[in-house]
Amino acid sequence: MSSQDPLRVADQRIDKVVPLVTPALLHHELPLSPEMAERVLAGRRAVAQVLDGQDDRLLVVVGPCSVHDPEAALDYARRLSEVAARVADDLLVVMRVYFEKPRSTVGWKGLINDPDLDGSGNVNEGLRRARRLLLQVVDLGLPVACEFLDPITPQYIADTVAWGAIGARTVESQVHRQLASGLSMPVGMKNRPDGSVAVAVDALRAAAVPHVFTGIDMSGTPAIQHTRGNADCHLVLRGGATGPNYAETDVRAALRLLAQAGLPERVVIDASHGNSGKDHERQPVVAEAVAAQVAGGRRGIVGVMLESFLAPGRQDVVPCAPLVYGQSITDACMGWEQTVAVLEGLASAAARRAAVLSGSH
Ligand SMILES: O=C[C@H](O)[C@H](O)COP(=O)(O)O
Ligand SMILES: C=C(OP(=O)(O)O)C(=O)O
Repeated sequence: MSSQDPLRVADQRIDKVVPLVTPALLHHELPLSPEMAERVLAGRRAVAQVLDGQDDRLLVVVGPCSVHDPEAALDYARRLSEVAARVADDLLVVMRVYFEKPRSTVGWKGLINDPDLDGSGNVNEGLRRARRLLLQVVDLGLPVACEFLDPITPQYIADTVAWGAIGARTVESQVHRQLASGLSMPVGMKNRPDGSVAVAVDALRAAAVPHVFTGIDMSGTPAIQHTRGNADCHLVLRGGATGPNYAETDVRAALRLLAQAGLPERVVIDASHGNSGKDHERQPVVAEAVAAQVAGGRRGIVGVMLESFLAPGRQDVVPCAPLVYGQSITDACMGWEQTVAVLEGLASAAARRAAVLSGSH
């Protein structure tokens, strides 16, 4: 039946259907070696220990807002792995390797959705490029962070991920809460864009318990997933329409909400997004304010998120015009030199807190 057929009732607004590679095929083409699997598991364990306070380091989720050029992202990962090793006594550094971008209205939706940056939507190639880069980053010894947006994407890449995010725009979605309840890694859940922390706390409660939902299995076959619940979900304060929420009073209020809900009192603070007003020059200011709280002994701050790339700022994609190497095409990021300085500041703050809490200062 053609799309012009007057009796056609289905797919009236679908232009084209393209077969999708199966998760099993992609894993076969780009396998996670046993050594890499060990690293991913060790990364997840390390994150969970920081969240639980068994490890007194500070988790730092740092990297580009989005990956659009895997070569530049790998270049960044090589540099970050050196700094991460240098500050490893005080910081657990996890690299943001984000391939899925939730948009407020419309815009580029990330490398998986549109790897050629031209709206052609070559998802098969996007998944391939994403998985290849993830394996390379894991191979460098860096734990990886991803936001999960599309509910079937995790089957293709989640085996490489040590820290997952549910973003501000999807934190109220049942689909994403169910997904988080079955993900194998700790998952940070952001406050809503309007600033609501209570909705994120609801998300943590929802994701902590078992769910049944529909998805696909590794062969790509529709499957009913029965989850166990994810006890490693935690709150990420990212600010919002009502302003930033990284100040001591905001942190105290968030910890109180968590305690009232019977959840562990721990937060990660995002120095970007609503906390920086998307101004990358503000991120170091936010990070410094958070570092001061950490250095003062605030236990509940378990981590910090930073948006950072090789070149500072952001750029628009202009058809046929070259892109600046290592500069974000989504949110503005701190440049590399600035990032190193911020990481060093956070490392000193974490060391100071460890000394304060052990009574050896
Ligand atoms: O982190 C990236 C962006 O903040 C997020 O994808 C929303 O961007 P937008 O408001 O420009 O669509
Ligand atoms: C989209 C992101 O953040 P938020 O959900 O806080 O806007 C992000 O961290 O890339």
